Amino acid sequence: METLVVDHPLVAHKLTALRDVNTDSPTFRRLADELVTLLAYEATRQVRVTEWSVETPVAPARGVRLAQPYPLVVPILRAGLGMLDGMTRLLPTAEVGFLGMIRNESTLEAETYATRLPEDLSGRQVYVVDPMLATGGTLAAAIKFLFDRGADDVTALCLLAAPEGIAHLDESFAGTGKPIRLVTAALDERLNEHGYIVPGLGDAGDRLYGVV
Ligand SMILES: O=P(O)(O)OC[C@H]1O[C@H](OP(=O)(O)OP(=O)(O)O)[C@H](O)[C@@H]1O
Ligand SMILES: O=c1cc[nH]c(=O)[nH]1
Ligand SMILES: [Mg+2]
Repeated sequence: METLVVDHPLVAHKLTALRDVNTDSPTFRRLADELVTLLAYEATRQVRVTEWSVETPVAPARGVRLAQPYPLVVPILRAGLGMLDGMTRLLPTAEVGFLGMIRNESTLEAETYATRLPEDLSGRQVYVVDPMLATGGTLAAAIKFLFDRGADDVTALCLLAAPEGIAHLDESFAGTGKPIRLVTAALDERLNEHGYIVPGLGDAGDRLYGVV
């Protein structure tokens, strides 16, 4: 898997505030939204375009526009919803599919409770958004689901990643030959005994939307 940790002072500044236990939900949502826009700029470097010509007020100009089929953005509910608007702001013509997944906090296994995506993802570029890559169980299950539907190019955007999660994804998809990219704002130290990222930011879903 190709991993990019976005090294930028604005990203570091916003991420530090996001981690702060004293940051309230409204501020957390705003920071997550701003961060995903910065990550999306890097994550879409390989977005497919076709040549396109326009007339400027002065002369003809050659350029590009997004190729069809348009990219599909897939937030993993619930916490991934906090990254959706930032992503579609940059890719307004993208379609959006939804995966509802929850990690069982005893077994740390991911369970899927909702799927609402096109049946056929052949030839689609997919951008999966989820703030946290911890054990990697959730993202691995999500990417497998997308590959099973025919997606051939998946980029994951996470605010934070743990080394254990990256290793899990590398093992899960070694030899599939399909490109997988991860773009994250930081690679943290490790997981604790409860499977939480250290130093992390706590439970992203709870911090965005309250405790459920
Ligand atoms: O890498 P993993 O060990 O699988 O953990 C990461 C998952 O945990 C969080 O979701 P959670 O299960 O808390 O659901 P929520 O978004 O509804 O809070 C997070 O948003 C990821 O989806
Ligand atoms: O640190 C973590 C790990 C999984 N899910 C979260 O929300 N936070
Ligand atoms: Mg959660």
